[in-house]
Amino acid sequence: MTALTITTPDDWHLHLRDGQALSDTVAHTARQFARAIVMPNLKPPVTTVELAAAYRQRILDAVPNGLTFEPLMSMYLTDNTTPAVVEAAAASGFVHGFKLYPAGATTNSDAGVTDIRNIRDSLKAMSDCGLVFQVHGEVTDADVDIFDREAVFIERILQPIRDSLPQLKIVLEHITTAQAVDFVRSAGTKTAATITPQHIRFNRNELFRGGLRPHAWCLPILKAESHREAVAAAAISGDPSFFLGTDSAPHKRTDKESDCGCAGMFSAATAIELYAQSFEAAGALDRLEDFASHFGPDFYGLPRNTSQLTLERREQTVPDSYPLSGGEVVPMLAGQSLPFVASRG
Ligand SMILES: NC(=O)N[C@@H](CC(=O)O)C(=O)O
Ligand SMILES: [Zn+2]
Ligand SMILES: [Zn+2]
Repeated sequence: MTALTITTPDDWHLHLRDGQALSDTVAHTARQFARAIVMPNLKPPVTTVELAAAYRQRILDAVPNGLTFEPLMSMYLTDNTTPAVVEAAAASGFVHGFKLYPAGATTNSDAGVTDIRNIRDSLKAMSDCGLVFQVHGEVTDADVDIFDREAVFIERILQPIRDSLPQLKIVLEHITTAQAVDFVRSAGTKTAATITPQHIRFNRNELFRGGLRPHAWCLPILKAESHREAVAAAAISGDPSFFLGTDSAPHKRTDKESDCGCAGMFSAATAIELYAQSFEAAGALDRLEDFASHFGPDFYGLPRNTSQLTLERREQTVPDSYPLSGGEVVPMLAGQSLPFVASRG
């Protein structure tokens, strides 16, 4: 096989940041993806339809000439999100979901939800409106081990929500554990998960390979090999509940190579090639299109893209860094080679 052509993929979990960063980040994604769910964890967070509309326009203004890219907006749930805000979001047509950041769980989650009971009415409204509940699924209790936070969240928080609102569409974002895979598999067609390239490829040894590796630090943290195997198997399984979401999360090199480094891996520039390499290694390249281009829009109730992307079999070396807001960002697999080069056509 010298080239693989697939329906243009979408990224169902992406951080583009804001301001000056947009001129760097948007182009990387628009070269590979037709649409992306854009995460709302800005400072201040995207909590109103007005803020979402303005952010969407700033993203559109940063799309390079000659490329079409549609930002699908997500709004940030707080303790004060009301059902009226949910209804306004649904009426906007460009907001597709609300994101739960348990307060303190991850980057820019300080304004997040402190107690799930505070958003009960909003969740009901989302269920009624058909908006997707997008979940950073980790508890924040200091006494829960960091490697257990996802599994504990599913048991204590997510399963009860699933049981109480059976019509609510839920996406458990960036899954990392066998427990998450099992939960999604058994929870029916209204429950799905996004899977990142790093959680398919790396186990937690990557964090300490020959020394401490700040660029492998992301949340949820990389897990043990048995969990990586479960997540990778889910990605290639052909189960429509599992689809592509890079969680590409750019931070400047200086913010990661620090005594309190930021969590997040940047993968957007070569995202589809990273997935393609992993799928091929698993003998499942024929399943890539469903995972990357079909299952996401089907779950969100959006049409599949009609354009195409070609993966040419040609080696490329991932750059050591890319420009970001006057600094630089170190990408996933910096300096290493990938067997494909993608182009939208
Ligand atoms: N994944 C990460 O490690 N970081 C994300 C936040 C998130 O998705 O949890 C970020 O915004 O930097
Ligand atoms: Zn997250
Ligand atoms: Zn994220």
